[in-house]
Amino acid sequence: MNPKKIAAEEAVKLVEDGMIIGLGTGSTAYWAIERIGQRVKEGLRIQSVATSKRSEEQARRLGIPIIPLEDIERIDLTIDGADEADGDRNLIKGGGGALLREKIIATHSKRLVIVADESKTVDTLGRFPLPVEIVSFGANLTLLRLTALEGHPHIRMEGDRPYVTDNGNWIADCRFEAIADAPRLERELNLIPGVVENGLFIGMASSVYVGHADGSVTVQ
Ligand SMILES: O=C(CO)[C@H](O)[C@H](O)COP(=O)(O)O
Repeated sequence: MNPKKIAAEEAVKLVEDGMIIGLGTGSTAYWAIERIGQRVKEGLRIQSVATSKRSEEQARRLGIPIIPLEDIERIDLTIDGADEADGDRNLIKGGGGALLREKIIATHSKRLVIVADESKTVDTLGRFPLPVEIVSFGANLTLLRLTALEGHPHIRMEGDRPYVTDNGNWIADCRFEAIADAPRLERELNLIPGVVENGLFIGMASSVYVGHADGSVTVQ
């Protein structure tokens, strides 16, 4: 049993005819998209928006209708993964580099359902390096501000070059270790010129589906 797959497949039971679905990014959201694709082949009628080019390509390959964001006014349900989820369903996201599009889609979704294996559940957010999307212009100065917040930032690399997001930006992975006041940190980060968005998703998730090695799924 793959805990990511069973959590994702359980969450996809929430998808109904006529919905506009936000498609997440990552190895757990992958299974949700696969299952949605199967259901579309069986006759499910939905439309979708994707949080990354990778997920959009997967959806197109499976025949899931994708619509441009400009053409929609609502998203009914988004199913996405997370890097950490605490007991209040606050999250760290962006390990896969898609945090900006994920946050935009999540903000406009009536429901954000997170799918994860149990390794993602934590008491306090922060052990997973917090991804912060920054513009490349003046990145060294932006890193100084992140350092002043004790973020110990490192530019994410792909080989010998900075990793570039779908939006053409860079990611600074920050080690805060334990984030005592996540709402405050989220605000402080986004006040830094050069920071586009950060991977703290506070008060956004409606539920977290956690898959376990024994094949069970619990919902928080
Ligand atoms: O936020 C994300 C991508 O930006 C992912 O949802 C997060 O990294 C979890 O990924 P995975 O399901 O592969 O563990």
